[in-house]
Amino acid sequence: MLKIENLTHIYPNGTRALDSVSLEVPPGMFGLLGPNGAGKSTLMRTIATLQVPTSGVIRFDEIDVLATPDALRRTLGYLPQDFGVYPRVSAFDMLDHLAVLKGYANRGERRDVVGALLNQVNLWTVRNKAVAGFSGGMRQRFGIAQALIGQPRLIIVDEPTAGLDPEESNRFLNLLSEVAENIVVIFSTHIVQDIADLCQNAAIIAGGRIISRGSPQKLVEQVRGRVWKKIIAKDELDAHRERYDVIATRLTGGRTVIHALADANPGDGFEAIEGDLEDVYFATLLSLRRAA
Ligand SMILES: Nc1ncnc2c1ncn2[C@@H]1O[C@H](COP(=O)(O)OP(=O)(O)OP(=O)(O)O)[C@@H](O)[C@H]1O
Repeated sequence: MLKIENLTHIYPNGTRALDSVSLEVPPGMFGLLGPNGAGKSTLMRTIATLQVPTSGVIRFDEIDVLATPDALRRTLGYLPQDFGVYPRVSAFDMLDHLAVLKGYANRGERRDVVGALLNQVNLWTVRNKAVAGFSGGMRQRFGIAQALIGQPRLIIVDEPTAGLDPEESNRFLNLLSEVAENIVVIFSTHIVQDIADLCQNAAIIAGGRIISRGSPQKLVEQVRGRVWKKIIAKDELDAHRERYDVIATRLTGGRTVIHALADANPGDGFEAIEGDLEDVYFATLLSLRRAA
């Protein structure tokens, strides 16, 4: 279990990227959902001991993360938002090298570990190809392989599906959920569906604060009985935005479907629908904008 208490981070220019964040993350897939600039990367880099927060406490099982960052690093797998340089080295050699850095000194043992990882992420057949030539999806799967070296109990993955097509994205997330069986996996995204499909737990973060948390099912309860749907013509959209709290607009088959948030049926052709996680997310962002 990862436990974060009152974590605050203020950058030297005065930006309060994290504002008293408290969070408990049990084993399984945990999704961190938030718009650009919400503080997701700052939170993940801080948990991964890559930056020191202004104040707060982070514990992972028995480890006091801020007091003993090396202890956490020994059990951490991290895939940053931008993995950076992809050398013209084969996937096998690159993983082998990273395994040396993680303390696998025995060559035979390393060969077994690297081979097993390449199989697990489905890159065994391309093991002798340069990582530099991999597609986006292959790079991300390679990224997971490197994060899994040394059997970490905590894996942090920052916006892993950005730039992947839907099929690659699915494949990647399924792989991630397989490895999340008994360990804590935190991943950030602004794609709501990724969280609805795969996460046991999630938190919505905005402006450096945790706005809501819970299982996707529990989060959806927040909008139960308050989401209303209407099909309108495209040129009616602005007028509806003015009159109602429109939280979603979707174009399906040339028609515009809008979702509005209201405590009671607004009439005017709206009908009740079951809200989903996307409705919760946009309703949350709307109420924040209103409060600002
Ligand atoms: N090194 C830095 N110095 C100053 N401000 C920073 C720095 N890094 C991030 N910020 C600011 O802190 C806030 C949170 O940024 P962060 O990158 O953590 O958000 P994010 O949710 O990961 O966003 P994105 O989805 O765009 O990656 C933003 O206002 C950002 O501009």
